[in-house]
Amino acid sequence: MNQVMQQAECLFTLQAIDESLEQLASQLNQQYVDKNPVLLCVMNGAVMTMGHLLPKLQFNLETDYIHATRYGDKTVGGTLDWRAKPSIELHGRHVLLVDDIYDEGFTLAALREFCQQSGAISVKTLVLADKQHGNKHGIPPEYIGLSLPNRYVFGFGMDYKGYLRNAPGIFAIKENAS
Ligand SMILES: O=P(O)(O)OC[C@H]1O[C@H](OP(=O)(O)OP(=O)(O)O)[C@H](O)[C@@H]1O
Ligand code: HPA
Repeated sequence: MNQVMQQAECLFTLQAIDESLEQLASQLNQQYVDKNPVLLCVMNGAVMTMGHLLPKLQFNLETDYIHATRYGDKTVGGTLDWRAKPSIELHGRHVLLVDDIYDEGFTLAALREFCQQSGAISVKTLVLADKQHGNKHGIPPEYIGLSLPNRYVFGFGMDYKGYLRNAPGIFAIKENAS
């Protein structure tokens, strides 16, 4: 892991991420006034995005988490494995799913469907980063912070084989490592 970190390329610094979250927060601060939404943190990757976004939000909200994973400790996605459903009642609520990355889109598509089936009034999704490629599924996130190249990334909550979620920024692994 030390070698992966040393050879990685920093794509976004903590400061750049913070600036992006400020912009997302200012959109949310206009759009969620008086809506009393539930913000769902998509575990585990979104923990940093959620944690840094929350103090920038100025409207009444509740938080909970939802956990479904399709990568596990791998760098290629598989079938979605449900781990935890929210305990807050979503029926009649505005729901905002907060995730770290929109890659192929299967995870957010399934989570969006779950929230809709649970009777949410509205379901929107926010991602810190969108990976640029042509293999996307589901409705694109309504709120997107950063644009990423089509490379495996880690840091700011995102893992490489279960590690490096604590890396201070968003980093791309060296091209021929996997
Ligand atoms: O758009 P997709 O191709 O579906 O991929 C995006 C999802 O993959 C990652 O989760 P992961 O399954 O790695 O679990 P983790 O959050 O615990 O790392 C990430 O946090 C997103 O939720
Ligand atoms: O590039 C990625 N990095 C970390 N987690 C991910 N989940 C989907 N794509 C990625």
